[in-house]
Amino acid sequence: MTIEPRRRLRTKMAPPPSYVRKSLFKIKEKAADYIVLEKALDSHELEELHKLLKRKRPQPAKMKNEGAGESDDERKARYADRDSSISWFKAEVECPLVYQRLLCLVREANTHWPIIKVCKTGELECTYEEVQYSVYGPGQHFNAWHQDAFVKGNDPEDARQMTVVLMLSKQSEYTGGSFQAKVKGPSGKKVTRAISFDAGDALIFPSKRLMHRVSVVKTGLRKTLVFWAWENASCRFYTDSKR
Ligand SMILES: O=C(O)CCC(=O)C(=O)O
Ligand SMILES: [Fe+2]
Repeated sequence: MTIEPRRRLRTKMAPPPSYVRKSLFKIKEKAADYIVLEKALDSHELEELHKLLKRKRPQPAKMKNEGAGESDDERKARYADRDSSISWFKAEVECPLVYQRLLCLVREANTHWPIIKVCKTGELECTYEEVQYSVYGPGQHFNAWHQDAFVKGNDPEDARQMTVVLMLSKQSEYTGGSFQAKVKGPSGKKVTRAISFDAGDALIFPSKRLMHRVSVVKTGLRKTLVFWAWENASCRFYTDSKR
């Protein structure tokens, strides 16, 4: 009689990918003040998102805090140099998968720039703005050089700490519409750099650091989701005791 050799039992489960891989996303480009993560959404997830966004009716973007008495006038003036259509939506409710992905992206970015406080559970101590869906058609732009938040700003959105721009359009779907940022050049002086990112890629940066703009779209449609993590403690609007 032959005795069957005992099958070796696998005693250890393979750890889930998040523990194996140092980063959940592949870094496409990294600079001092921004990072591009490749394929934050895959093509199937993008398709699902496009289906949802088709039902949105983006409206002309308004200046920040239009009409609010104490907001930064200088910045309001600069923001006027913007011509795009936007709509805001609650991704948490309408598209939970994308929402979770956005939170992961913020967490990942916070390992590169530890700006937002991390609590004992590993969660970030921040809140999140609704997601801005932006559409730029031919002739449209966000030409104003701007920062999304200011360290000494007076407006509620100066609580923004991390910006995630998720590209929804393929590079072949539009011309122009280049995302440009001011970065330190070899001589130490600031120079303009065009950052290219394709559909599904995410460009992330500390909101109070990176000066950026979007040049005029020449042909086609350029669509993005923009998402901000807020930390009220980082903003005078919330911390100023006189309010
Ligand atoms: O659409 C983009 O690529 C960026 C838009 C932007 O800078 C903003 O909404 O603050
Ligand atoms: Fe911006």
